[in-house]
Amino acid sequence: MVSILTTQLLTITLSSKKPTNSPPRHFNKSQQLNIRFSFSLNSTNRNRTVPNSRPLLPALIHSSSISTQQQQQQQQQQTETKPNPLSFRDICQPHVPDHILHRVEEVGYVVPTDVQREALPILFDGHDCILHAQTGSGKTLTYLLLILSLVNPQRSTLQALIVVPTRELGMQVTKVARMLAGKPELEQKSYTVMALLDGGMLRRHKSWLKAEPPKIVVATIGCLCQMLERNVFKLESMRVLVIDEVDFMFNSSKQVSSVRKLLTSYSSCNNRQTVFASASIPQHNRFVYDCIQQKWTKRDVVHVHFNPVKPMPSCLVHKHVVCGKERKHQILLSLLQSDAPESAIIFVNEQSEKSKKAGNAPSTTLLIDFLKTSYEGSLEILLLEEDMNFNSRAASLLEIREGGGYLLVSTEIAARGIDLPETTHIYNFDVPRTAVNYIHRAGRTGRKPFSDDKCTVTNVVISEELFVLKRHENELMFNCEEIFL
Ligand SMILES: Nc1ncnc2c1ncn2[C@@H]1O[C@H](COP(=O)(O)OP(=O)(O)OP(=O)(O)O)[C@@H](O)[C@H]1O
Repeated sequence: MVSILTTQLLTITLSSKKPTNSPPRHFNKSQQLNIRFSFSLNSTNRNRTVPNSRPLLPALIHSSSISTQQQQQQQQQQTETKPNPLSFRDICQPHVPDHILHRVEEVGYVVPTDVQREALPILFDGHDCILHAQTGSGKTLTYLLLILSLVNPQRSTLQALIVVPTRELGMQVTKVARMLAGKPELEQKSYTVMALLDGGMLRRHKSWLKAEPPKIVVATIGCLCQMLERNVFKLESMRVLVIDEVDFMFNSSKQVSSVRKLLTSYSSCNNRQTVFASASIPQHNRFVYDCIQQKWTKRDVVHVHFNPVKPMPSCLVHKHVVCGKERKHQILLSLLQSDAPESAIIFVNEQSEKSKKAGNAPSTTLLIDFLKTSYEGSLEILLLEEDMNFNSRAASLLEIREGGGYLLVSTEIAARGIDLPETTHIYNFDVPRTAVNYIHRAGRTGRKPFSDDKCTVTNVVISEELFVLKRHENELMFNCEEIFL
């Protein structure tokens, strides 16, 4: 019963920006919700907004009792006496083995991002965590370092599982995990990482799993459930479960019931740690509450929430062009000519069922055909969409990653988690249907954490849909400048 729970709910709301004079409405609202949750969930600690087992980053916890002026003064003092930034080594020792830290540095990760700096100590402390931070803020490395701190390569059992929504994201996470794990020294056992993804060869994976279980598995939920149903591996020995792009998984009618089932099974494991990650968690207070109620996380789960007021990176510049439907292709072409992107992703909305039934060609096909005949620049034109077979999807991504500039035409499939840091421009050929989609599409650019470069998101809008863009602007609190061609 809710009234007898002594749950400790900790929400850390962090902003990398100095607070403004009048805190935005959204932020206050989120604070109020946190207070209400503490009241209803914590009968013994009624007056504590941020009940916690030990004081975590006290200056950064936004408490309702600190005035904005005080916050500004505190922040100014911190800036004035700011020591050298902490390195990964400072934060990760002694949790992460030395050879992994060496690898992290070799790959080029020296200074942690904000989310890494704040979340890693919490994770190393054994807390379950909801990593809720902007796109490109380094959530992947955060949870991978936790995993590499906990997995014991000497034990021949599955110890960590990362669940992702798409094959493409799974391949990317697997690559980073393998890169960090490195090759084992002679005589040493390795941190084997298996990708168990849609479109893979399940039979081969099954034999591998039986012969020598990998320590870390990156999986899409469909494949994972098949393996669990066939008892090919068990969850008992697991130390960490990560659900990446968690809001997407919970919002997907195809995936949600399997994810819930997995979380429920995992909740009975001893010695477990759970991490949820995403740049967007709508109704996050409700989500945290559900996690605790359903026992998907422990009671002292920490919601690390970065930049709640500014859900998109500040290096993004947003623009829009209003035009008639029949001029959209031509407008896009003019934009490509004037912007001369190094590489770009052009997002197109998925074809509606009605349009499919009417036998219309998908917008992606029409756009690709148009670009192939009209675009005279040097960028390679590529397509990535759900309806393609897995081999063609892999081929597109491979071509992108092999270097050279690209113009990738894609539906929502490329919007989640895909990390292509060389993308300088995003074009929304169709306005995203939801604000959440806007966040993730826009977040495919501006993915170099310590770079000052500005990246552009341009929306091609027909006048009837301008209100949708305005709605996203209000909800996400950004300014989208109108340009005229
Ligand atoms: N500490 C760091 N120093 C330099 N680069 C980093 C660091 N951490 C992450 N990166 C790089 O930043 C980029 C974005 O990281 P990552 O993919 O983890 O972001 P994310 O928060 O998971 O984004 P999304 O929400 O879009 O999935 C990657 O190219 C990654 O290699």
